[in-house]
Amino acid sequence: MDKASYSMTEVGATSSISQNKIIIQGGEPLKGEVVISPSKNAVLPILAACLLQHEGQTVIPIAPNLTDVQTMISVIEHLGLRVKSKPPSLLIENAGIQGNEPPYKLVRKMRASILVLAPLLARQGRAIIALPGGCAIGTRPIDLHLKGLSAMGADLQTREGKIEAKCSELTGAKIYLDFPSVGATETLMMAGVLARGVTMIENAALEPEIVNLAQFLNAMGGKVQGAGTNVIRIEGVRYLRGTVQPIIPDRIEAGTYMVATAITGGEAVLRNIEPDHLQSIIFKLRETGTEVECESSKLYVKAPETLRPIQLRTMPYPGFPTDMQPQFTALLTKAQGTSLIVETIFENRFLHVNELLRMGARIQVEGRTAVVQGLSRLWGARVRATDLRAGAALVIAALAACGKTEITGSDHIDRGYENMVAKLSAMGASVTRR
Ligand SMILES: CC(=O)N[C@H]1[C@@H](OP(=O)(O)OP(=O)(O)OC[C@H]2O[C@@H](n3ccc(=O)[nH]c3=O)[C@H](O)[C@@H]2O)O[C@H](CO)[C@@H](O)[C@@H]1O
Ligand SMILES: C=C(OP(=O)(O)O)C(=O)O
Repeated sequence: MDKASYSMTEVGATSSISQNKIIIQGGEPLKGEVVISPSKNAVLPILAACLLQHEGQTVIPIAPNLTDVQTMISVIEHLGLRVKSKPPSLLIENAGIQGNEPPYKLVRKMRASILVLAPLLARQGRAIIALPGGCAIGTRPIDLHLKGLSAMGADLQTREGKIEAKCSELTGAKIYLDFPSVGATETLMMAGVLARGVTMIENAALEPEIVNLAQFLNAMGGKVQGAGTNVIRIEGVRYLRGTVQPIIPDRIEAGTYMVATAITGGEAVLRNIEPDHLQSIIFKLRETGTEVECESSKLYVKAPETLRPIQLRTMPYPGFPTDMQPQFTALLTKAQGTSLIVETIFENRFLHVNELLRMGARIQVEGRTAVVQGLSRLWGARVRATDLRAGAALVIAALAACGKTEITGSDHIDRGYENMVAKLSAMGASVTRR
């Protein structure tokens, strides 16, 4: 991956983040190349896990410049860590944690802030953190994080919207997760790595971001086995040191550009991808007739003459990711027939549908199922991104729509897409920010 290109994108991203509206003139097929950024969902827990290291510096050679990453950096800085260089290359020094309560103004911005709870408990024996609460896509409780920590000896009280956690020492335990929660698996891995004895997480999440976190914990001196399978075994150690940790490519960003290419009748090459992580997305895209070929870290995608309708069900990894459901909903409005989408992970993740309807889509939602009638003639409209992937779906629909679309709430998009306007423009789209 070309490091220089990230320095350029950083400048672009920083200047565009303050502008809140994305304007797209639809109808241009996406052509050319796009470099996929490192994964948001991998770098966030790794930054939180820097709280665990007793000495030394951690280097993340390339991190994405996203508002969520900036928020997590602010959280760990507030807790005493020094982040000595900013994206794309991060150098994090832990010369001692200060305090145990990240400020609410940061925590409320991002659900992933909850990931500092376990490291604070492990290192400080005490943590106070505001409940991340519900957000647009569902209620998103954290009961599995808390049940696991409690089994490891933490005393947890919820008062006035805050979790107050303390322990004299975390001890290893056998924990069965009722659902393979990504966040709960990450919390318990971070708790287990410095706990006394052995922690077993059963029905653990299998996501590639879990494996990336395990690589980091092990490179720091931890003993984590089985990440990427549904049983993770962690033998507690007493001491962790800084290291160098590469971040995996963002599979959801890659999927988003694949779908954007398919809906616009385009043809593109994605660089810096990990094909293994994209299998379900590639499989479902091929079912629509889209051509997809991979060659090591490069992926070629070509839109078909006509898109075929498909059936889709979101599932934990390696199933089809919920974070790609809104983008596929947009894509399937253009298929030649009726598609069925079932969202099984979040109970309220069809908020993009109302906005797509304003653009001419024909979609009916009944509970967790959306019926998408194809061959819609999409037209430009004023629409609002209600969350990150809803925003991505609107961008995708706008690229294929007739006329101009104005998307407000683009700060949601900046949480997870590095320099999206510049990347799409370089592929021939007519996109600006205002
Ligand atoms: C920063 C990050 O990595 N975010 C990802 C992570 O979120 P996150 O880690 O929050 O997602 P989880 O896997 O924990 O959540 C999945 C489901 O489990 C439920 N649940 C979760 C925890 C808990 O204690 N109790 C409980 O009931 C949630 O409400 C949801 O219905 O995985 C999601 C599912 O792939 C992705 O959509 C998010 O992009
Ligand atoms: C839901 C997402 O992120 P988060 O868990 O940070 O809200 C996402 O990345 O689509």
